[in-house]
Amino acid sequence: MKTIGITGGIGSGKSVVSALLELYGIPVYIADEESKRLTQSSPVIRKGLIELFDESIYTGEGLDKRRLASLIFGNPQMLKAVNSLIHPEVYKDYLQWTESKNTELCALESAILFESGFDKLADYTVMVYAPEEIRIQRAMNRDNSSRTDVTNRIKNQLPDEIKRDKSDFVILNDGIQALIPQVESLLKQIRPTL
Ligand SMILES: CC(C)(COP(=O)(O)OP(=O)(O)OC[C@H]1O[C@@H](n2cnc3c(N)ncnc32)[C@H](O)[C@@H]1O)[C@@H](O)C(=O)NCCC(=O)NCCS
Ligand SMILES: Nc1ncnc2c1ncn2[C@@H]1O[C@H](COP(=O)(O)OP(=O)(O)OP(=O)(O)O)[C@@H](O)[C@H]1O
Repeated sequence: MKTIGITGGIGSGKSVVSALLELYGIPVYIADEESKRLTQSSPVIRKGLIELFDESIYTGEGLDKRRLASLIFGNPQMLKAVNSLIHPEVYKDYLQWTESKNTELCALESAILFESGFDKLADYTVMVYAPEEIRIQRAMNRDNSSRTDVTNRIKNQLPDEIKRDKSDFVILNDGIQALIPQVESLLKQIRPTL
């Protein structure tokens, strides 16, 4: 099975590209979503987060995501500790997921594909790119968050130029260029029989 790694900074439009890939029959593992599920279900993550912070990091409704975000995105050491706890569990979960899929081609979406080392699981890497100001506006609107919340996350992600250099393909999602032809072109290059 071949894997497409999809990355791009916050608000670039990875989820939109992933939804298109799904429409072409390509299963996509969305690391953000699965890591959220694992923060609820994995005893290893729960224990680790409680040790790093305290019991109140979990409330009756599950992980206090807003609080965790406020504790890690301005504190590189704490972010590193949380990443080191969560990413190995996501990695294991991803391997199980691929085993359950009987497909020639799948995709792995992560904003921090290169930062986390998950790019090593990918045969092809694709960056979804949009100019930073557009990304900030999209993320603020989508999450009802402040500019500072969004830029604090951007500061903890690889700069766009580096992501672009590391990626095999770039999809431009600036709201002007149409996405479907770009996704089709990508798939034609990866899967010429499409
Ligand atoms: C801190 C948490 C609870 C905040 O949850 P929230 O619902 O606000 O954000 P969500 O998970 O949907 O992420 C939104 C975006 O934030 C950015 N982001 C999230 N985690 C990280 C990270 N570790 N490093 C840099 N950017 C990140 C990404 O662009 C992501 O798409 C959550 O982001 C988290 O648990 N992050 C650590 C785990 C992780 O690295 N997840 C990313 C993929 S494995
Ligand atoms: N071309 C576009 N035109 C208008 N809105 C868009 C476009 N692409 C994405 N959006 C919107 O911008 C927001 C961010 O897009 P999306 O959630 O796909 O980003 P993402 O890269 O997955 O972000 P994150 O890293 O935060 O998960 C969403 O609300 C989405 O609907």
